[in-house]
Amino acid sequence: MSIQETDAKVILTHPDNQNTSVTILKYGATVYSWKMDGEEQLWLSTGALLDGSKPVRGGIPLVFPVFGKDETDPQLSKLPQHGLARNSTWEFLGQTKANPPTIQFGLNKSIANPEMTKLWPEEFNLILTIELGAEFLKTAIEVENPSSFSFLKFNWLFHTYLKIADIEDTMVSNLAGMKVHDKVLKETFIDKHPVIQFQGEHDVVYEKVDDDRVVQVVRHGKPVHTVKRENLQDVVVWNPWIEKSKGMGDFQPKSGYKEMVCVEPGHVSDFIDLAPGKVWKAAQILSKDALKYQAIQ
Ligand SMILES: O=P(O)(O)OC[C@H]1O[C@H](O)[C@H](O)[C@@H](O)[C@@H]1O
Repeated sequence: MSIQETDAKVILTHPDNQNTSVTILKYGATVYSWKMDGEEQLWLSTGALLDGSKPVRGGIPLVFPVFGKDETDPQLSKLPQHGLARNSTWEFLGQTKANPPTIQFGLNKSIANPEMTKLWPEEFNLILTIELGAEFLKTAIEVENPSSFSFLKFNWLFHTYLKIADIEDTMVSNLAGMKVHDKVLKETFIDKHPVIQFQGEHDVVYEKVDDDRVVQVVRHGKPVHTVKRENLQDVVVWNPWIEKSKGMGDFQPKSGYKEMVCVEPGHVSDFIDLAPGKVWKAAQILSKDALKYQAIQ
């Protein structure tokens, strides 16, 4: 059987390689482990709670309908940081394809966390599709606006925690020349650094990055992770470093910041305004595809 389902989670195993698998917690439809030929690709805090009492610290939490803490929209600003998708238990919809094995999860207002739908009363239908390739993991989202009269205003983001060996000799490439919003400096500017290196807390939104710019996490000249995007215009790169990690109770061990970097494809620098009856689609594809040199502006 390539699918194992329990009350809390679903494990999908690749039919051609028992050591390639993905594990998804129904709470948040959070991918919290992805092993490629036995090697874990995602970072998960050893203090992460997997009992549905809080969002998972690690893996791929889903951010919807708002990224961060909104302070402008009268409805969205009532929601907690990063919205309600990561704090709601999704429905497992089953398998849609045998090879590469593909499964789906769904969330809508009637089953989402009631504490949150009280705060943000919009109707929505989400379908998350997870496709486990022999050498990639694709997570795709469809957001449907079921209303016949009102627009649905939202952000989407895959908050992907990538596992790395050592942040100090890891670089993130192909984001040079982008307009950025630096959440630590609270400034917006053009980032001219040819690559991103880490010497402290890094919390930057790279805005309106063409989908054909493939973001890569590189160590010693080799691609450790390759992140492709479909219809996701922004990329957030985050490492909390020492002080910020100390302030997060579920971030363990405290030295864990050395072994993770978040590369988060999303649509967060402005809101999507989805017309009644319409569907918006986007995806991220994680792999270790060969290094691809791209023009630097
Ligand atoms: O602690 P959380 O709510 O999970 O947020 C974790 C992080 O998410 C994103 O990367 C944001 O850019 C950061 O500002 C935030 O600290």
